[in-house]
Amino acid sequence: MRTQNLGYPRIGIKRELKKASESFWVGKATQAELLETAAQIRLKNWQTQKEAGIDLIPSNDFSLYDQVLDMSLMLGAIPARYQALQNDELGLYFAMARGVQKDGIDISAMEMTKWFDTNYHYIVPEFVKDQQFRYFLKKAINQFSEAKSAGIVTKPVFIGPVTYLLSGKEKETGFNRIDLLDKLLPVYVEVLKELSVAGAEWIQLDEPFLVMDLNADEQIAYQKAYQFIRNALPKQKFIIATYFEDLDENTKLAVSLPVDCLHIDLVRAPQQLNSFLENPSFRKSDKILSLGVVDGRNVWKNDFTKSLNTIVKATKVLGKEKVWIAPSCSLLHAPCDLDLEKDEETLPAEIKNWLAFAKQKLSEVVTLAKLSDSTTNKKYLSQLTENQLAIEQRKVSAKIHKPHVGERVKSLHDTDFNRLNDFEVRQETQAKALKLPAFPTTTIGSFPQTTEIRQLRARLKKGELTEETYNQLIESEIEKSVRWQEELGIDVLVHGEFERNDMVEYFGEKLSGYVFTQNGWVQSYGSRCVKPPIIYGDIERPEAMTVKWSALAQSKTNKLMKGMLTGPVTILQWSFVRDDQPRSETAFQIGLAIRDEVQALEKAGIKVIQIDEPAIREGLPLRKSKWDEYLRWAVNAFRLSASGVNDETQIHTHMCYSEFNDIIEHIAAMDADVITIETSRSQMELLKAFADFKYPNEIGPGVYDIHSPRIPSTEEMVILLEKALEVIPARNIWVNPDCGLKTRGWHETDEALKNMIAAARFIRKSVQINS
Ligand SMILES: CN1c2c(nc(N)[nH]c2=O)NC[C@@H]1CNc1ccc(C(=O)N[C@@H](CCC(=O)N[C@@H](CCC(=O)N[C@@H](CCC(=O)O)C(=O)O)C(=O)O)C(=O)O)cc1
Ligand SMILES: N[C@@H](CCS)C(=O)O
Ligand SMILES: [Zn+2]
Repeated sequence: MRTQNLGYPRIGIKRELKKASESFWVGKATQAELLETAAQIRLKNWQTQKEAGIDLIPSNDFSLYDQVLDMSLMLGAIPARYQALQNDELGLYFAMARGVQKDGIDISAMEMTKWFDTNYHYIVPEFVKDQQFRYFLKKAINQFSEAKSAGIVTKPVFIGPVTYLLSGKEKETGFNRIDLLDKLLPVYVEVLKELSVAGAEWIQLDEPFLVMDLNADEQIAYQKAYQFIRNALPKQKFIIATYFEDLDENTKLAVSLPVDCLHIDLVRAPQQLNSFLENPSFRKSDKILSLGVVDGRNVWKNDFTKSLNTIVKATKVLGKEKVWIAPSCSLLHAPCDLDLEKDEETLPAEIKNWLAFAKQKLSEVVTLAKLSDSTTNKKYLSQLTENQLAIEQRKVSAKIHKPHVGERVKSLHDTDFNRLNDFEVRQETQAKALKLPAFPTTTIGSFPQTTEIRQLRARLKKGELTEETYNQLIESEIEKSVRWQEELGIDVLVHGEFERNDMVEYFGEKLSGYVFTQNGWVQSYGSRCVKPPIIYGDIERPEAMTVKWSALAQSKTNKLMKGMLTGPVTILQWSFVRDDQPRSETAFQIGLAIRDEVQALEKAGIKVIQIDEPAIREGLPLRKSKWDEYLRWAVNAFRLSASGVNDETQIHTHMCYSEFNDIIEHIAAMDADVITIETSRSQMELLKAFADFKYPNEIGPGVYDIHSPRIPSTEEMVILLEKALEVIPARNIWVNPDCGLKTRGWHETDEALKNMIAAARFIRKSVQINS
């Protein structure tokens, strides 16, 4: 039985790509050095997959920044504002990703958004009415040849044409991006032909949009696209890869497409196997079914017994020749290698034995194939026994269940989910208590996480600093940032989150029921990575998590200091979550822990508390039919965390990378007194949903993009605020950046915030508020 892999993490096992890219961007490394690091990572990845015994190894899954951006460059979909940079391929590439502001050039970056329901962000393709495509970036053929020279004939991987178009955005009115298909397909064919001629036996086209609700035009686009490709390359073998959900009513469409293999995600949607096995056209065809049985989105060891049952079921109907084994999706979303984890304190051996990262998942795929084959299975029986033991041990481990935690969730009442009074009453009470000016200014929480700060934590970990010295140094950073914010004239201060490695991992470390890794990095966007903590058991808050720092920061100023927490849905969404109970149950356990923290902050004198929920939107099921159920528990988990305080205490929430149109009533149902959102990259477009809904509570529409080093001018922020004023009552508007400033340097942060304060002052003077 054949095995395939859909994609492999490209950051390098020690985040080599991150380090090389960041050095290149600041001029500390040459282009040649960056490209050499990238080539080494690719080679190592291919070798790792070969050594694991994977039959079809992907290429073109590597990217210096983002695979969707690579597609835009490959297809020549380069927005007009970058035309002047076309002679410097790498300069152009990073300008599109990050914006550029140097030597008199000032060009904004392209928008970034979440890849389906993952914590991975891609660069959104931009389309205009008269969009032209041409074969521009030759990365796929170059990397195919590179692997071939290393002795590996790979399977080039692309985002399929329909998913590519649907992932993008129209930048002008008067057309639908799906109508660009006719112009796009010839360029796809040109690329695919080149790879075919170069010797690619199989080519993978990722079409995750096939698991989404598709309208008639989109369904027709699928038929048209794949017929066009088939006509142009009659002999080439193609795989269409789907993942993250059930194909459901699109199964018939997918089966009808003239390709040679369909990959389906049987972790997210195990039930869809039957739809294929019972589909007469599929059974009659020569198409291969690639079974995505090994979870590419989580870290739990595969349950071999369960997977083997699935494989046997499929082979009984289709025969072994027509069944392949694979991870459920690209392994981009998994950490690289569990073998790097050596610290028993943060990851005890018992729990480590329940886990598998990308490298281990490759072995799982291969072992499942060997176990499914009567000629090889005997050699692998001991691995099956070992696996069964680990799965059984996890099920019965005393580490997982704390009955009183479950009891507390069960005994919750309606009152636990509601503030004492409605927003209108609270708004008046808070206006009197907080005495804020019109258009109050604030920031989203984090300030630059400089190398110096990160090194302090690294030295603390290594024992080179005592906890006492570390705490003193963090305190002095807080002190400095408080003085600086006072000088800038910010109204609601933050402590800067200097003590946090990450807004989720930090809370994971403080809560029980979690374990952590030392090297379990996963790419979030570009060079930025996260190390999601792992929820293995019931969650509890053994002690206060943030009160010490917030109270200390408040003690250093007479201005308002905002307490800063991450909300239950975001903590859940950005952790690797236990798969032995519903996610909603885990969300409520976290909700209770955060509620306790919110109450403790209030008791310590913190009057404004922000509970970040940037991942609410990302957690939305891909199928609309499942939205209501999710939104009910997600909104309730937030309300549970936020509702235990008095009316005077102002609860903020913050969201970035979210489209709000279709969930606005649920955002309103969260009932935060203030919501700060990311809106600047879309030029306040996202605010429209709030305006149309007549969103009643206060809003801080981000006035500048924090993902780019460019410093926004006062004028451009005034323009954005004026746009906001057209649709939101002046009394409800806050002034703040799009998101936290942890990724920025101090110089640009200082300049940008000065300009932001000037913009707020200008607006205050020019607008009369009628309350
Ligand atoms: C808001 N965002 C977040 C998301 N998901 C999260 N889990 N967290 C988020 O904040 N999803 C959506 C967005 C994505 N945005 C970002 C933004 C920034 C980062 C980021 O900066 N990541 C850092 C890693 C952060 C971290 O864990 N830092 C640790 C360890 C730091 C480290 O590398 N230490 C060095 C030693 C020190 C040195 O020499 O520099 C080492 O271990 O080698 C810490 O601060 O202690 C990144 O560097 O990529 C991510 C997502
Ligand atoms: N409070 C966090 C929110 C990020 S989404 C920060 O400022 O980094
Ligand atoms: Zn944010």
